[in-house]
Amino acid sequence: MDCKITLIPGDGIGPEIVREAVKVLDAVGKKYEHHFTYEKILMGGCSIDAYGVPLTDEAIAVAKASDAVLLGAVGGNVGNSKWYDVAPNLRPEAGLLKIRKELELFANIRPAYLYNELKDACPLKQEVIGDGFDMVIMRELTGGLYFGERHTEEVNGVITATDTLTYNEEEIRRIAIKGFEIAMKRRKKLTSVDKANVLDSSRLWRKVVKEVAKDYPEVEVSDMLVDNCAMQLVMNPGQFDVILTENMFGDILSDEASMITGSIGMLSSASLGKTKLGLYEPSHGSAPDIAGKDIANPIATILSAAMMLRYSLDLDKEADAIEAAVAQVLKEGYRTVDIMADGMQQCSTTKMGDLIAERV
Ligand SMILES: NC(=O)C1=CN([C@@H]2O[C@H](COP(=O)(O)OP(=O)(O)OC[C@H]3O[C@@H](n4cnc5c(N)ncnc54)[C@H](O)[C@@H]3O)[C@@H](O)[C@H]2O)C=CC1
Ligand SMILES: CC(C)CC(=O)C(=O)O
Ligand SMILES: [Mg+2]
Repeated sequence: MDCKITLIPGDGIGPEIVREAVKVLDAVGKKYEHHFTYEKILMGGCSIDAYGVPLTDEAIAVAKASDAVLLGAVGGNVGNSKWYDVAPNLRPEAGLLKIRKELELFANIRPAYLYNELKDACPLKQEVIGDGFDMVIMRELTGGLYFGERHTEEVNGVITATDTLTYNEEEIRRIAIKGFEIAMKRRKKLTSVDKANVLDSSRLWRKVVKEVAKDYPEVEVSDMLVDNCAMQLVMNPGQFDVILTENMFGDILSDEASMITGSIGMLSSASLGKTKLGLYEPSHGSAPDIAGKDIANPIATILSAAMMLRYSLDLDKEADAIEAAVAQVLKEGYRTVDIMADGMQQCSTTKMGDLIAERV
């Protein structure tokens, strides 16, 4: 099969982790006789440096013309980088928000799974983890605070900054349907997370989720307030199967859930819309603090590439091969520094990619 993949290495550790994912994809291509062709585009700080904007129209056109998009991460040191002293739509992350919106990728699937071999890397006690941790966060991705109107103004010497959080019922309905569909393929349990004790948008969220739930009577549904959910995730993570939530809550809760899997370097993601064209990226950012050191964990990006094979390219057994290779390498005791434990063999970003590609 011929597949056209757009690569967005981005900033910071992005180029290092995408390079390793491509290594693994090439191993899959060789084994199963697929021809993956790659076209790189710039997005984020690197695009600002080259073109003055975080994402050009030409780059979006390349992504739209491909079968799938694989992203590393964008952004720099937010407190200390020339990229941030400009209008919001010219900052690196604006490129990411723009491509999500342009491709209408409203559903962000973030599977949080603790490998048996990584129980040592999980900061929670064994009795809290119990039989393990295996859940999915279904995060709305093109609405809410990150896409609302925003401005900063100064009146009588006082600066006021405003962000707005808006959802309409159609936006909620389509992500709720995705959440229930995925719950049906799993343990049929869905927790809808909101802040309905305060926010109007959350009250609408609850109402629409209740309506959608009627079409999925087999799914056990409950509502939970987001602050409680943040606490429940570390107190009793095993209670969750699918968390369905809005954009910012999902962003924050997924970083929290990542630590239960051992490291944010383990959490993959798929961003999907109405068509097959999806965007696949690790849940973490560009990690400027470790960029260029060859120590970043590439597994989240490699597992995102597996999701790309499964969801955009319908290559299920090839995706299984990547996931099995990751499990095998962890079983053999290889670890990047973020998941390192006593008695294990520490390896670099490059070495981890080599090992996973070899096992494929
Ligand atoms: N999807 C994207 O492109 C995202 C971009 N960002 C951007 O990334 C930049 C850095 O943001 P931070 O808040 O520092 O979040 P971050 O996720 O980049 O890093 C947080 C911490 O996790 C570590 N970390 C992240 N990925 C890792 C990996 N693969 N292996 C080992 N350790 C890893 C980092 O070293 C850091 O200590 C910012 O400019 C932010 O806006 C943040 C999140 C997502
Ligand atoms: C630009 C941000 C919303 C990126 C991020 O933190 C994420 O998608 O997880
Ligand atoms: Mg995030």
